[in-house]
Amino acid sequence: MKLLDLTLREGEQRPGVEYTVDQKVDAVRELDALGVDYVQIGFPVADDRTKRVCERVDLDAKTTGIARAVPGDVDAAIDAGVDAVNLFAPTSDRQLEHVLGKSREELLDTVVSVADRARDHGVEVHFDAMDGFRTDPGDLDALFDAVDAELYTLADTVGGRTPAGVVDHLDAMTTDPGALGVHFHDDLGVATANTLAAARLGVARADVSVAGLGERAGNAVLEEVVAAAVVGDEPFTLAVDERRLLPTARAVLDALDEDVGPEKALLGDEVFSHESGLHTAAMLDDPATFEPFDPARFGGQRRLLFGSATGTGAARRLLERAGREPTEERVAALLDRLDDVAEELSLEEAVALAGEVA
Ligand SMILES: CC(=O)SCCNC(=O)CCNC(=O)[C@H](O)C(C)(C)COP(=O)(O)OP(=O)(O)OC[C@H]1O[C@@H](n2cnc3c(N)ncnc32)[C@H](O)[C@@H]1OP(=O)(O)O
Ligand SMILES: O=C(O)CCC(=O)C(=O)O
Repeated sequence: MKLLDLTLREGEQRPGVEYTVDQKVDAVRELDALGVDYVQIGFPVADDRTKRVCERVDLDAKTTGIARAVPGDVDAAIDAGVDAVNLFAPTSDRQLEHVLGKSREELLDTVVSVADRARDHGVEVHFDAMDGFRTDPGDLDALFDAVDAELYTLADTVGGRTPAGVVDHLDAMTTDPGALGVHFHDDLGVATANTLAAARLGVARADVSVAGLGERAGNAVLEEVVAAAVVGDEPFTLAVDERRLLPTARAVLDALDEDVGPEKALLGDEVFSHESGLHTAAMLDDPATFEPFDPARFGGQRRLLFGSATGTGAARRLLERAGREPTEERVAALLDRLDDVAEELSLEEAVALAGEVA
C-alpha cells in the first residue's frame, strides 16, 4: 500500500496553525528519507508557500497539493510545481447541496473537465471524494468511472466511520479496491483502525499524518499505520524504512514546533517505559512479556526503571546481572536502597547499585 503524508496540509487546518516555508522544507525532507510515497505540501491556490517549498526540494517522493474542482485551483497547483494534484470535491448529497450548491450531474461534468485540464498539463491526478464515506456507493462508482484519474480516494471527512462500516461501504462498491485510496479523520478515535480495515481489503493508498496532526481530532496516524503494517495481525507491505520511523516522526514534530502527550502511542515519552515490579522482573528475562514489539525495530528505545515499585523478583535479577549472589539479605538491602531513590534508576544505574549493596 502507498502512503500519502498530509501532515503539512492537514496540520495547518487547525485553528491558529501555519507552518513557515523553512519548517515545511525540513519536514518534507525527513518524510522523504523515511520513504513515504507522496507528501502533500499544501493548498496552492490558498497559499504561495506550496510553490516556494516545491522550488526548494528535490524528492524521491511525489509532491502533491490539493485543489477544488475549479480551473483556478488546478492552475495554481500546476504553477506551484507539484507532481500530483489531489482534486477534491464533495460527493455526498448533503455536501453537494450545502458546500457546492450543484447537482450530481453538474459535479460530474465539472470534475471530469477539471481533471482533464490537470492531466493535460502533465500532472498526476488523484480524485478525492470529500464525504465519500457518506456517499451512496453506486454514486461513487459512477463518478469514479467517469473521471480519468490515477486513484480515487474516499474521505471520511467528518470522522464518523468505524471499521465495520468502512468494510461494508468499500464492499458495496464495484470499483476495484486497488484503484482506491482512503482518508480518515479521528473524531471517533478509530482513524488508524479504519485505515487498517481498508488495507485489509487491498486499497492502494492511505492518507496519514505524523502524530495524526490534522483538522479537529486529526487523521490516521503515520507511526501507527506503519507499525501495524509490520507487527500487526495482518502485516502488509509499505515502502517506508521502518527503522527510521520514530526518529523521523520526532524530527518532523521538531521541525514544525509540534508536540505530543507522554502517552501518545509510539511517540510519547512514556510509552516504552516500564516501572511496575511485576513487569520489570519478567522483562529482565524476556522483554516481550510486557511489550508488543521491540521499540528498536522502529528506532525507539525501551526503558526499564527501578525504584519504589521494584519487587524482589527484579531485585534478584539485578543482583545476578551485577554478578552478585541474590541472597535474601542482599535482596532486602537493594530494595531498601531502591525505595530511597529520589528518581527512578535506569537499568544500568540499578545494576550499578546492586553491585554496591553489602
Ligand atoms: C480539503 C478540505 O478539507 S477543505 C479546504 C480547507 N482549507 C481551506 O479552506 C484553506 C483556506 N481557505 C481559503 O483560503 C479560501 O476559503 C479559498 C481560497 C480556498 C476559497 O476562497 P473563496 O472562493 O473566496 O470563498 P469560499 O471559501 O467561501 O469558497 C466557496 C466557493 O468554493 C466552492 N467550492 C468549495 N469546495 C469546492 C470544491 N471541492 N470544488 C469546487 N468548488 C468548491 C463553493 O461552491 C463556493 O463557490 P462560489 O463562490 O461560486 O459559491
Ligand atoms: O482528501 C482531500 O483531498 C481533501 C479532503 C479532506 O481532507 C477531507 O475530506 O477530509
